[in-house]
Amino acid sequence: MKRRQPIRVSDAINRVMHYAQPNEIETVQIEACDDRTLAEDIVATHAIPPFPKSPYDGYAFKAMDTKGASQNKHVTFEVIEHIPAGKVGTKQVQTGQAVRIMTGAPIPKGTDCVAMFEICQSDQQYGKEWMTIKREMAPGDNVMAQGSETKEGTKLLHKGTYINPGVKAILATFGYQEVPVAKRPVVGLITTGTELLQVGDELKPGKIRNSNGPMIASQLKRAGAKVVELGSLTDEFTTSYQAVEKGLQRVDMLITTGGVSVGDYDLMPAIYEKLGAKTLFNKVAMRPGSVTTVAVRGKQLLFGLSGNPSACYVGFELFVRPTIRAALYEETPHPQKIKAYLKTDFPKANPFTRFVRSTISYAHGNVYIEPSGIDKSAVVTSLAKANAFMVLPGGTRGFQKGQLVDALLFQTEQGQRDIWQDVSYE
Ligand SMILES: Nc1nc2c(c(=O)[nH]1)N[C@H]1C(S)=C(S)[C@@H](COP(=O)(O)OP(=O)(O)OC[C@H]3O[C@@H](n4cnc5c(N)ncnc54)[C@H](O)[C@@H]3O)O[C@H]1N2
Ligand code: MOO
Ligand SMILES: [Mg+2]
Repeated sequence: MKRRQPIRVSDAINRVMHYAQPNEIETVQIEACDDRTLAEDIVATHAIPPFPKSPYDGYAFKAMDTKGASQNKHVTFEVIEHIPAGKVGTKQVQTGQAVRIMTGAPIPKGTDCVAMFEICQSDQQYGKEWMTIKREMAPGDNVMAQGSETKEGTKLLHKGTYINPGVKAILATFGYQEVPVAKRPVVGLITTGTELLQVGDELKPGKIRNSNGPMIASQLKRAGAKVVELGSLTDEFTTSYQAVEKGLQRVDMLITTGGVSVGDYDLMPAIYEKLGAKTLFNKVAMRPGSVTTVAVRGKQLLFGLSGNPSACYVGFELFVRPTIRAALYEETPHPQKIKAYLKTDFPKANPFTRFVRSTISYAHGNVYIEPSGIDKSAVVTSLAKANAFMVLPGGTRGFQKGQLVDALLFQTEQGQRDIWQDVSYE
């Protein structure tokens, strides 16, 4: 048997990212654009606000008319019109006149300030409406100038921006009933293993339920992909080869779980060979996920993730997720890397870079990290509480409580351009 040559994690990621490609554009109705990413830059097509407007309910008039006004010397205005939000004043306001104006209404012609109701006195006399004020106002007081928030032509959002409620509000402001978004990459998912039962099955001797299938489907959705479930295969070459071959015709990329190591029934390497796919790597200097294998056929990436649940999970977040984020035009497709204080000792040596499934917590302005369960590749129970990977470089001999370590946050929207720049992991 030919010994596999492990490559560095950073090299493995770079090899994969070489094949990552931006996806096509599609438009969706604004109601359906949540969680998508913008396929175009968004530029202000008009000023905000589009007209000078009142931020308060009150009266608009000429500020100079209040010159000399004080507690002892009030000034009285004749109120000539009412302007609710949504209406435009019809009169040119003259000296000594005021307009009753509501929040959001356009500032009427001839006025340059607004006084809130709370500092004005309203009155009806001689069949007319009056307003009295006992303080001076300056031009521009309580006027939201046209374009004071944003000028027309300002670039507000970059292509690749994740659409959150605030982004949606901007899109609505500029009339995007239809929103240009990156098409979700279509990713096929196959689980392999003769031992696998489906979720609803009774447990039988020698068998286990398929947890990688539902887990990866969920990771795919979280990353922004469209999942095509291509079933669960027994470890039999011909049917497995055919399922992979057929699956590839329907998808942008394909994920398989299991069958990538060196066992008698680990069929993926032979399937890739028969497909004529080029293997980018089949061994990575990392734990877990060392057997993660990635191949390409034409433009299609084939991710052979490990069958071991923790290795499968880590392999997805490190190698698959960035390609999906890149397909969605994200400029920072990798998980954000931060420093955190270890909350417990981690005495295990790290012959290879270790990605420990961990929980991040915050207290007193500090970030803390601790393993979220047993640190073993075959373990499934450590994943539920994991919101980060603690990254312990290869060649180290354990870490102590209180030490600062690197952490990759894979559950946040915010990403990073590159996670390997400032440190090299062996
Ligand atoms: N002689 C060697 N043996 C192994 C090596 C090695 O280098 N030399 N590598 C070990 C490492 S590291 C890992 S990780 C595993 C990888 O195994 P495979 O990716 O080939 O996966 P399988 O053999 O199919 O299964 C491994 C394990 O995972 C369970 N499994 C598989 N699929 C699922 C699923 N959908 N849901 C839940 N659990 C699943 C399966 O039952 C096995 O227990 O190989 C080591 N061996
Ligand atoms: O690929 Mo394995 O996950 O290193 O245990
Ligand atoms: Mg195996």
